[in-house]
Amino acid sequence: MLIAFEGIDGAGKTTAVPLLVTRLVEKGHKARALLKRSPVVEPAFAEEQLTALAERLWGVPHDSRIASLGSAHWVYLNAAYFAGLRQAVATGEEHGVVVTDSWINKFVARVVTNGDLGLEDVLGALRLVRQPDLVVLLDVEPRTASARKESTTVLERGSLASAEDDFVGYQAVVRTTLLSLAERAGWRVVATGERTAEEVADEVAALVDGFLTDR
Ligand SMILES: Nc1ncnc2c1ncn2[C@@H]1O[C@H](COP(=O)(O)OP(=O)(O)OP(=O)(O)O)[C@@H](O)[C@H]1O
Ligand SMILES: Cc1cn([C@H]2C[C@H](O)[C@@H](COP(=O)(O)O)O2)c(=O)[nH]c1=O
Repeated sequence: MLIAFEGIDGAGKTTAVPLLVTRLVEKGHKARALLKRSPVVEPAFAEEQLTALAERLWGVPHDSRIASLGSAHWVYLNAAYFAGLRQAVATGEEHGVVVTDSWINKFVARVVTNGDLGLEDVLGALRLVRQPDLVVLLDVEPRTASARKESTTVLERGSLASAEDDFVGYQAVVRTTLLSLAERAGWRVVATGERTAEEVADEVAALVDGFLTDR
């Protein structure tokens, strides 16, 4: 069982993972965290292969000429990573509920903002990447997310999409795409607003507990 958070940069996804795992365990579920960039999975071969891909995705310096490879390169590299990670999580079902800080959808919302690939083409290219059993979109105003973050990277400011280098403006576009994906795919949307991370986790734990009980 895979449960994933989505949301713009600074939505609180990484913070929410351990808070949700703790609450699920308290409610009697077997649950563990899986951080997107650290693919701790079995067997060792799968972990080695995915770790090598994670290094190519997130280990490159922030000032790298990412655009020189074109958006399609990043779509297929992300697809290779998430398809393998999804399969490895499905194979290890005995671990119970696996909670991850992000799936491929934030990347989708980002890459279509570049303007060279359309949403339908990107979704078509990702058709073979199985989605999580439940996606929870943590929805937040980009200004609130900006105030939370100590620093932002060039990618988070959308410098691939425009020369403006503007975190709030870029994340507003990414947020709109994520909300439309949520409606289309039936994700749960949790508005984080000015609530604390603990309050957000309480609401998510209640909805996940209901989801697990109904299955
Ligand atoms: N509900 C909340 N209220 C206030 N601050 C929060 C809340 N949730 C998270 N934060 C803080 O906001 C910052 C960003 O949170 P976090 O790293 O969890 O976001 P993220 O969605 O994982 O971001 P990214 O995609 O950029 O990695 C952190 O400093 C975190 O402590
Ligand atoms: C074209 C394009 C590529 N990326 C790359 C950069 C990162 O390696 C990954 C995604 O990173 P994230 O922090 O998980 O979102 O893909 C990108 O992020 N945006 C792009 O437009």
